[in-house]
Amino acid sequence: MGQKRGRDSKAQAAESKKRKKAAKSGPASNDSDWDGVVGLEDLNWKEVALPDRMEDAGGFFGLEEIDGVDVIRSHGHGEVRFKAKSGKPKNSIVKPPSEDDDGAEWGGISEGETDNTGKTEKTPTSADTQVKEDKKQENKKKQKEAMKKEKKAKETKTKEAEPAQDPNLKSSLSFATLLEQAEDDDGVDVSDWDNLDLSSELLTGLSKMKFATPTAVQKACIPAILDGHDVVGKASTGSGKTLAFGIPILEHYLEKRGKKIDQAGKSKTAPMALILSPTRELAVQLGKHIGDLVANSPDTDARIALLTGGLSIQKQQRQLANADIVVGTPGRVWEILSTGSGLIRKMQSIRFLVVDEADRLLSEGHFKEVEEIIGALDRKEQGDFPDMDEEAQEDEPEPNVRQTLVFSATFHRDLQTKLAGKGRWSGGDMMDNKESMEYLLKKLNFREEKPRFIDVNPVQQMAEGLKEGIVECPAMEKDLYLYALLLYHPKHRTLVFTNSISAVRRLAQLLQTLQLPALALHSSMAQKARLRSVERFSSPTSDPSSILVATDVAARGLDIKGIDCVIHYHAPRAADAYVHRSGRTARAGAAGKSILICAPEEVVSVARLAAKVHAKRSKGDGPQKKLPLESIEIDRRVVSRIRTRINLAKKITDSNLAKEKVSSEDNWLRAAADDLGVEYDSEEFDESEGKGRGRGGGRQKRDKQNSSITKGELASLRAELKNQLSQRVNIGVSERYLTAGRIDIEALLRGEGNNAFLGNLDPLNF
Ligand SMILES: Nc1ncnc2c1ncn2[C@@H]1O[C@H](COP(=O)(O)OP(=O)(O)OP(=O)(O)O)[C@@H](O)[C@H]1O
Repeated sequence: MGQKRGRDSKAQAAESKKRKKAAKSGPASNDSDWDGVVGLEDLNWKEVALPDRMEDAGGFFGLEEIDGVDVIRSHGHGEVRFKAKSGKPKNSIVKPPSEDDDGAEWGGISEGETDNTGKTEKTPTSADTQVKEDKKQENKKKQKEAMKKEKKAKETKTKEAEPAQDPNLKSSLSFATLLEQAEDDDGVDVSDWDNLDLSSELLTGLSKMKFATPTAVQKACIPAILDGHDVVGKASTGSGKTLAFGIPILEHYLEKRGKKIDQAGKSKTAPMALILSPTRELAVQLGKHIGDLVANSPDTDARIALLTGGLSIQKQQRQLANADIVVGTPGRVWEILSTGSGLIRKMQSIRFLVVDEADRLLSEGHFKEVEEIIGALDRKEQGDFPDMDEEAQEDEPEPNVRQTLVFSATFHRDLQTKLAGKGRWSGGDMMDNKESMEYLLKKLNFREEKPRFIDVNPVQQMAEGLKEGIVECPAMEKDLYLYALLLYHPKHRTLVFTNSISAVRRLAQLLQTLQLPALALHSSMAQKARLRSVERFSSPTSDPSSILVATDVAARGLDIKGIDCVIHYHAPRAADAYVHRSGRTARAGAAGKSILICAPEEVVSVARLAAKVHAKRSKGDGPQKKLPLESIEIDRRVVSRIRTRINLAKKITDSNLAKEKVSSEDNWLRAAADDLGVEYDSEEFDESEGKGRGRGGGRQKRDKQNSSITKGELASLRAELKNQLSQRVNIGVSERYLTAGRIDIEALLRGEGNNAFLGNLDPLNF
């Protein structure tokens, strides 16, 4: 996309110092009224501490406050600014200079750099090729230098940190290992990225992240995006789509950052990219993934604002004021844009609009807010833009510079057929049939008439390393089979999908009762608890047997390292859900398993679903592969031996859940009776309820029965279960087997094999 920056780090540092000085000397105004006056972002906000019981009160946590300020309104355009109260020095209310502030300083560019917006395209000449080659060499040199510098700094740090050595210690053991480790941290060879013509900064970042080779989708999409094209990218789950759009956005940031500083050293332009995601967790992850590359790339300080529901709006509004890249869910993004002042105008100048998990975002239910956002971005408005100074307004890009990038592993049937254009593609990846783009064109207002359609895996949607299996069982015994599967897979990080929130609640508790490390994730949980579940499940230090029981809120995009197994407790309702759920494992070239637990009445729909997902594969030219869903047989002895455990655990869980439910219903009725000023008698109420037996009467009765289990009964159930769990599941083991040496007791004591079982057990072979 344009020329690369010729940056001189010394000049940059001097420039940065100058700007810091200018920034410290206050706003660039001579008006004495404005002396000591600061903006919203300069204030030293403090987080409001909330009592624990309020920690999850949706939207409240993250509130911030500031003391000792007077509010100043400018007469011109109603702008609100702040000043320290009389008698207080200015520095009592402004942010203290911190490393972060340093990070907010812009790197600047050397003189003579051209502002190439990629508007003009020219045919490459041999001179161009030479220039490109030179640039590549230069980039490589810079990257090596940057890495050397960092290594040296690390070594000096290590030396400085070296404690006075104990003369009794052998020097050979001292710091050699540490230095070796530091060397390991220095990164990998990234020459495979050479053809993508990336900056030395990002190459260093990729090297440090140990991404030696671009993935197929990155190889195909990055050049097209850097060349200024709109791109519709389709590639299987876990194939690196985030950086396929993240890298070009950061390249653009690096190219433009020098233009974003005013005389006072403040950022004056608007964000350059808006990335929309269907779920909050995915938005957090996208921000983190791109943020990791920023953090690993020298001289790259792109600021990322995260706009998702459930967190403080005020804080997000302030983050947005300084952001280069905005990542968010459509609901919250629209809420902030539509209620803010001048924000829509500001966002209209974004250079990239990314619609991740596009088929989901463009489907009914989500599209309304996406449509509002796109409509607002494209709306022509007259009038002043209060958040920007005049110079910045002059800098506003011309209309239609926005590149639209649409990504997913699947596209809805309608969309897919349209995008597939019935196989009529010219040049392999260019959409030929204008009609086929109708749907997206209408909604997304692409910059180009023909966006590049890049389908990296036209035949196989599922990840290469994925193994798919199916377990058939009676509908009422799914708990039993799920537990058996988990016992067969000890030390496997497993994600269990269900179709309802109540099933998530029940299963997570059931598994916990069975002493398995299970966590829950669903959309009715408070945002903080949702993030906590994902964090706990994904933490490298968490139990390697961790289980996350979730609704489809976890189906899309979540990139959690080391998920070995995905279990569909309920069959997914649509083929795309199956692809995305299963895609949480076998990511980035790793292996993984996806297992459907299927009741007889679900078999037809599951078979249809599998046929859809694998349709192209079975039609392919290559040798016919056997049916992708392998049938898994579970040893009947295992099922019958664990039945007692499951029955006990179910009784305990049902009783706990019913107690919670009855007590919350009881509280509600008591409060309603209080409001009405009448006496509440639960028994009397139950009797009158019982008269009109309508729907749900049976369930209510069951809940009542379950909740009426006494504490003593519950304690004895728990004791019985504990006893059961303390023993291994005996599979065909008797005294005779033990003495005949059928069991390697020594091996069991060493913790080898599957500790859950005692006796000869055929492996699952899956
Ligand atoms: N070039 C690369 N080399 C090695 N690993 C990579 C590379 N690019 C990305 N990854 C890793 O691959 C994993 C999957 O990437 P990402 O989340 O972008 O996949 P995705 O295609 O968006 O998946 P999904 O469709 O499920 O959202 C991440 O852990 C990421 O760190």
